[in-house]
This record gives sequence, C-alpha cells and structure tokens, in this order.
Amino acid sequence: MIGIIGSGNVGANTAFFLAEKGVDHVTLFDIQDGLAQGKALDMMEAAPIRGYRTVISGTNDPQDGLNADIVIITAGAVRKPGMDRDALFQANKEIIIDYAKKITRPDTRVIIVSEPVDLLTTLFARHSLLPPEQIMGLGGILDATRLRFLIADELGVSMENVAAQVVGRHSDDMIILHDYCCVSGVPVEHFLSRETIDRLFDQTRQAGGLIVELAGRASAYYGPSAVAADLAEAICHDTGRVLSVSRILSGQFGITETALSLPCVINRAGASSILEPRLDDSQIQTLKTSARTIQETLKEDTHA
Ligand SMILES: NC(=O)c1ccc[n+]([C@@H]2O[C@H](COP(=O)([O-])OP(=O)(O)OC[C@H]3O[C@@H](n4cnc5c(N)ncnc54)[C@H](O)[C@@H]3O)[C@@H](O)[C@H]2O)c1
Repeated sequence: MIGIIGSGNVGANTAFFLAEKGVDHVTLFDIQDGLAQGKALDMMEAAPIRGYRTVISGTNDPQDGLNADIVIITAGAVRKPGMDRDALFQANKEIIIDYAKKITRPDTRVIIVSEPVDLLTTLFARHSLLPPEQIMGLGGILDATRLRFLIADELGVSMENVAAQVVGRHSDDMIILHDYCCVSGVPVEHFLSRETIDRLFDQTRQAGGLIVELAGRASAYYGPSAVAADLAEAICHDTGRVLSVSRILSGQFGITETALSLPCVINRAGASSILEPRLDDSQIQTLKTSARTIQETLKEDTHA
C-alpha cells in the first residue's frame, strides 16, 4: 500500500499516475476534511474508462496513510510568484517534523516532495527513526527529467533516447552534470552548440519558477507527480534503477548528515547506495556550500 499525505495537486496526481501504473492500493490523506475522500472517489469513478484496478481510498485519519509500505509526503504550502523555495521552510517544517515522528513502521520508505525538499528531507531524517536509505527527497530526478524534455525538444528526438543527470540541491544551485547529458549515449555537445546547451541548462534551473509565474496560482505538479510515481514504482518493483534523489550523505565529497541529490541505486530498501559521480572542483564547492547552507538554516532554527 502507498500512502499519500496531502491530497492537493501533487498528492492527487501522484495517486492517479500510480493507479495507471497498476499498484494495488493507494490511500490519500489531507488535513482538509473530505478532500482526500472526494478526490479518491472521483479517481475510482474514472477507473471503468481508464482501466486501472487499483483501490484508491481517502481517509480522515493520518495513520491510515502513514501505516504504508511507501509514504509520499506532499503536504504543505506552495510557492507564489516571486517566492523562492526556501521561503516555504517556516510554513512546512512543523508538518515534516510531525510526520517524521508519526511513522512508526520500521520498513516504511518515505518520499518527501514538500519544499524546500533538501532542507525538509534533512529535517525529516533528524526526527525519524528510519535509516537514511529509506528517506528520499524528490530533487535531481525532477530536474533531470525537465532537462531531458528540453534537450529532446531542441533536437526533435525521442525523449527516451535522452539521458541527463542533475545532482546537488533542488534550487538555483543544482549541479547539471554536463558530461552525463547524452543522446543515445553520444555526448550532447556533438549535436548542440555551447550557447544552446547553456541556455537549456538555464531553462532547467528556472523551470519550476517559470511554471509558478505562468500558472499563477499553482506550482508545477504534473511533472513532480509523474516523477514521484516513477520513484515509488522503482522501489515497489525492486528495480535497481539509478535515480538522482536527495538522501542523507554519508561522507560523499566530505558531506554528512545533510540530504542532497546524488545518483542512488533504487530498490526495495529505498535509495540503498550512492554512486558518486565525477565532479570538478567548482561543482564540489557548490555541493559543499549547499550542505553548509542547509546546516546553517537548521542551526538558526531552535525548533529544527
Ligand atoms: N520537490 C519538488 O520538486 C516539488 C515540486 C512541486 C511541488 N512541490 C511541493 O509539494 C508540496 C505540495 O504541492 P501541491 O502543488 O500539491 O500543493 P497544494 O496546495 O495543491 O496541496 C497541498 C495540500 O497539503 C494539505 N496539507 C497542508 N497541511 C497538511 C498537513 N499537516 N497534513 C496533511 N495535509 C496537509 C493541504 O490541505 C493541501 O491540500 C508543496 O510544498 C510544493 O512546494 C515540490
């Protein structure tokens, strides 16, 4: 069973995408009375046409959503135009601490979507009894997915032939691994000029903000939901896929006790091992600065 905490745009769409992937059971919870039940019912009533057999249920009891094999946390405030992700920390930190303490099943794997994701994943890990590999933040995998679209669109090729890797913080400080961006295994420089590649990298950094500006009242949710469902499926099916997720680092590039995205092997245990990519000196500095910023923010906050 997959529990989804928060049944707003990301939570509900993740449930829908999971149903289309054929998982057995998804339980939605939201603090707004009736919202989870209403959306679950709506999705079940689409099943005769969409053809999924998944049971999607809504609940008013958070423990029904938390007592799950995989818990996806999408609860909390979203950015408004002009806001950066860090501005959501004060609004969302208590929610994360609360759920970190309420998850008591030792085998639950947790995917944190709420923003600012690396800060909240670090905070969750501090307050949780779960081991670090079972706690994953939705970070680099979304940025890489967006970049794959942009490269494919620029070249007019199929997206499935485009690979991209983004690590570090899910923010303007994300680190796009140039050497790992390929089209059918061929480095992207072979097809695109340096200026075009830089423009696509900038668009990737600004992708989330652009959607907030354009949509006005909502942040991105189709892309994030698709990625959350993909990650949950990779865990359920014990795939061993390598995906860039935010997890507590254990000494990689000298960083500990802080969650940042690096490529991880995703299997039934969660983000079970980290594959260290080759980074240049400036990328290592960016990664370390991101870790320091997260630690300083948490240190300044006496409740964290
Ligand atoms: N990591 C990423 O890449 C990424 C991408 C998109 C959105 N997000 C984040 O995901 C979160 C959700 O986004 P959304 O678009 O679904 O927002 P939304 O406003 O549509 O939904 C949020 C839902 O959370 C519920 N909620 C608030 N407090 C709660 C609590 N304590 N327990 C349970 N539910 C609670 C609200 O009632 C609301 O229904 C935001 O923090 C957003 O910034 C992250």
